[in-house]
Order: sequence, then C-alpha cells, then structure tokens
Amino acid sequence: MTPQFESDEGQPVPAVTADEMREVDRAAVDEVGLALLQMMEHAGRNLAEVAREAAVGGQVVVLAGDGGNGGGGICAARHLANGGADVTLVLDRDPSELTGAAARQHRILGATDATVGAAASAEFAIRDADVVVDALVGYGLSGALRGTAATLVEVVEAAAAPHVVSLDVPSGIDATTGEAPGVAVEPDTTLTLALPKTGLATAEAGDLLLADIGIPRGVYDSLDIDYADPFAGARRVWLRRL
Ligand SMILES: NC(=O)C1=CN([C@@H]2O[C@H](COP(=O)(O)OP(=O)(O)OC[C@H]3O[C@@H](n4cnc5c(N)ncnc54)[C@H](O)[C@@H]3O)[C@@H](O)[C@H]2O)[C@H](O)CC1
Ligand SMILES: [K+]
Repeated sequence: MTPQFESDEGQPVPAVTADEMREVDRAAVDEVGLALLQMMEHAGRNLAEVAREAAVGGQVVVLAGDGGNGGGGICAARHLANGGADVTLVLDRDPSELTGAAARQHRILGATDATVGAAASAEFAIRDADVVVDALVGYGLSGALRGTAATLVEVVEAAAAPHVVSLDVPSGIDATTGEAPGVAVEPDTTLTLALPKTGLATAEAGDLLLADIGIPRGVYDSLDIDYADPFAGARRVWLRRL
C-alpha cells in the first residue's frame, strides 16, 4: 500500500479504501473485541472538540444520518451540549427510524439540553449556524446522495456563512475514489477516522484531520497494513496530501 498522506510531523500515513476500512472495523470488533460504541465515542468526542474550537461560542448544527457516521455525529452533539454549547441536531429521517448505534446515541442525547430540529425546517438553523457538522453519510455511501440527506446538503452548500466540518468523508463523496456521483458537501475541514480514506487524496475535502479512535496496532498487523502510530499521544493530527 502506498502512503498518500503524511502527518504534520512528516510521518507517512497509509490510505485505505472503504472496503479496507470496513475490514479494519470488522477485525477491531470480531478479532480484538473493541465495541463499535467505543470507537464511536472517540469519533464523537474528537468531532465535538473540533466543532467547538471552530464555533468559538456560536451555534452548531449537527446533521446526522442513521449509520455509523450519523451515530458519531449524534455522539458529538451530546459532548457539545454537555459542554454548554448551543447545539441543534437535525436527522435526515424520523428518529423512530433509527436503529443500532445511532438509535442508542439518540436516546442518550435525550438526556441533554441539545435541541432536536426537524429536517423540513432546518434551513434557517443551517443559515444561522456558525458551524455545521456533516455526519450524514461516511464510507457507506451507495450511489448519488438521495432524499432528505441530499436536500440538507444542498442547503448547506447554498449557505455561505457556516464553517463546515465533515466526519470521516464529506457526505456524497465516494470514500474510495473521491468522486461525487451527485451532490456532495464541500467542507472546510474533514475529520477522518483511524486512517485516511483513499478518496480524500483528490476530493474537495478541505483541511484534513486524522482522529485516533483507539484501534490497537494488532488490528492493522492482522490485515498487513503497514501502520506506524502517527498520533504520538495526541487525539488528532493534521494530514498533508502527498
Ligand atoms: N473505524 C472506523 O472508521 C469507524 C467508523 N465509524 C463511522 O461509521 C461510518 C460507516 O458506517 P456505516 O453505517 O457503514 O455507513 P454510513 O454511516 O457511512 O452510511 C450509511 C447510511 O447512509 C445512507 N446512505 C448510503 N448511501 C446513501 C445515498 N446515496 N443517499 C442517501 N443516504 C445514503 C444509508 O441509508 C445509511 O443510512 C464511517 O464513515 C465512520 O464515520 C464508526 O462510527 C466507528 C468506527
Ligand atoms: K460525512
């Protein structure tokens, strides 16, 4: 595997396709015993910190889908609310349609002061936001963005003001190829998880941050991924495209 990125300390960081990242996630869970919610908590905490730094006390709108990407976004909304931030969650579907980890994150969020807004009336919240967190779809994208997720992305792209932070890959971008089969978010920053995705080398993904989600090196070793920890004890590092 050819490294396509390096950390700001100059350390090469290999990129993975969506299928390779799915394999990393599978091995982390099935072979090593990490729980999805553990990894998601690190993703959400990192994402909340990045959003909070960019918002400097202003309003944050979190857009979330129902997969692993959305679950990370909902988790970030909780950490933002816990820290006293003005945060609104907008789901791309009715909360009753959430399942698995995203449903669990949504249930926990109910114990915070976060506002939960309807997608149909999200336009004003998005226009007024200082920061929009894009956690609609990650490496699970299949074909052109459709439905409410596509509509929300169009609203974000039409809103000039907010700083946009995408989780893992900009929603609408194919994580492997970097191509957008339809509408896609063009974020200021992409916070990608564990390893950068190959598509981030060419996509309009803004500045790239890599977040540590606690995957031990044995997972990468078992998949023959040439991995050297780039974090050196930090939770996030900036990445440069090579
Ligand atoms: N180790 C890690 O990197 C971890 C990553 N996590 C995050 O999980 C996502 C991948 O999760 P997955 O559930 O497999 O897929 P997504 O959330 O990306 O997408 C599924 C979601 O999206 C909808 N969808 C798919 N295509 C379309 C489309 N064309 N139009 C509209 N909607 C679409 C689909 O219906 C599902 O609802 C990864 O990117 C990380 O962010 C984990 O949180 C932790 C471990
Ligand atoms: K995303």
